[in-house]
Amino acid sequence: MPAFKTLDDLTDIAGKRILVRVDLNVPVTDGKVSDTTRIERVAPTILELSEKGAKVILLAHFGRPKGEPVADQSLSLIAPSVEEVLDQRVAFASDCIGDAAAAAIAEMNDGDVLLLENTRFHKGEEKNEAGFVRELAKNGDIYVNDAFSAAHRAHASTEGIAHHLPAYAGRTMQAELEALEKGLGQPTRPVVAIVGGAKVSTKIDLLSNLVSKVDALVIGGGMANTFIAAQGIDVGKSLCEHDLADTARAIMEKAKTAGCTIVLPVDGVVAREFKANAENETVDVTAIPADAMMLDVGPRSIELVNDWIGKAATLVWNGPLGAFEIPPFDKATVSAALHAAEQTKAGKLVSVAGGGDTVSALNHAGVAGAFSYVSTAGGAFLEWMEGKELPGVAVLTKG
Ligand SMILES: Nc1ncnc2c1ncn2[C@@H]1O[C@H](COP(=O)(O)OP(=O)(O)O)[C@@H](O)[C@H]1O
Ligand SMILES: O=C(OP(=O)(O)O)[C@H](O)COP(=O)(O)O
Repeated sequence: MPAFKTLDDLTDIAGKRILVRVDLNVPVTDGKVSDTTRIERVAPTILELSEKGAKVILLAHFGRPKGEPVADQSLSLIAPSVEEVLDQRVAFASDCIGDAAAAAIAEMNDGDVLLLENTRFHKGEEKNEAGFVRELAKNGDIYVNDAFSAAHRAHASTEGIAHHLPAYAGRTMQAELEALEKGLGQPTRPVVAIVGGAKVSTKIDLLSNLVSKVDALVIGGGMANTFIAAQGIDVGKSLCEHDLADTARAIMEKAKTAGCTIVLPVDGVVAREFKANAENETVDVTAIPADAMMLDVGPRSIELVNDWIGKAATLVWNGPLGAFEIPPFDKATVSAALHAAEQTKAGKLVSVAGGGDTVSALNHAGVAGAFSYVSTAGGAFLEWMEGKELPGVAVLTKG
């Protein structure tokens, strides 16, 4: 375990302004939070600090608004769910720095909880800009990071600020690292990783290290489309990052050298509209119509994925295999989730899954509780798995 200070080291905090970095980047469908797991996981830290009389000021990001306010990425949309999970009033400030934040903090009583607006509404957040970091730090006496799932980002609210204030790990940060170490510190082989989802450009690089850590890498979701296209196959209008074709090919080469089997879909379910119950058909990946999108992997691919889950002693999974939010494109994800849960229950598999949408998908399949461990983190968990230093964790260990 990294040697950082935890809430156990925080005493006499009544009346202190504690800036708590949480991850409220939760799945939202039709303007409503569709999975509250991330909020539930940070609730113990918030409530503990509040019960001890601290003024708890929440810092978080939501989506990727590129340094400017975007209405549908306002944390005011998430605040009611935070209030509901905490069963406590949560005030909201329309900016995370400046007058709006200062005024809202000035109104706080001991034990109150305040949520500040999306940190990514400022360019300084992702750039970890010194001026912005100072503005954020001005609002607190103490900093607590409970956002393990954002700890792979060296941003102002996850890294920079810890250089300015006494810094502590929250309960979830601590628990996540302990659980991952216990489950995956020395994994039993064969280790199979499933990586899917939509964040292709931010996750593809880490696959390059992952192939030397795992015996098989099963690729699904938008990530698979990028690998399929890299083999010269036309993926039509599928979610695909064509400019990453060289990276995908290099990963496949590296996997060969490392003895890691790459498993790609052989068939897919395609549709012309991204909506629930859109008309769809199952085709070979080599026959995706030019005007269609592959929204799920097909039945033959599901069999392949489930075979690999059957062969695994340890499974790590981030990223749904398809657009699971819109039926029937949830089939592959649900089938793999059920199979992994069965294998785990039978004592044949250690299964660790993570990521905001992945957790939501496992809840959708009704099996999150059957996995050995479910992390709130996706990218951060995979980077941890690669053995990379996570900036948000490293800075907490600097004394
Ligand atoms: N083939 C696909 N086409 C479009 N979107 C997809 C596809 N497969 C998965 N997705 C989307 O990927 C999203 C989750 O990706 P990501 O954010 O990388 O996962 P996580 O939050 O678990 O880390 C889901 O919203 C899902 O709809
Ligand atoms: O949702 C998150 O990561 P995840 O999709 O890897 O689970 C985190 O909130 C980090 O978000 P980011 O990938 O936009 O930095």
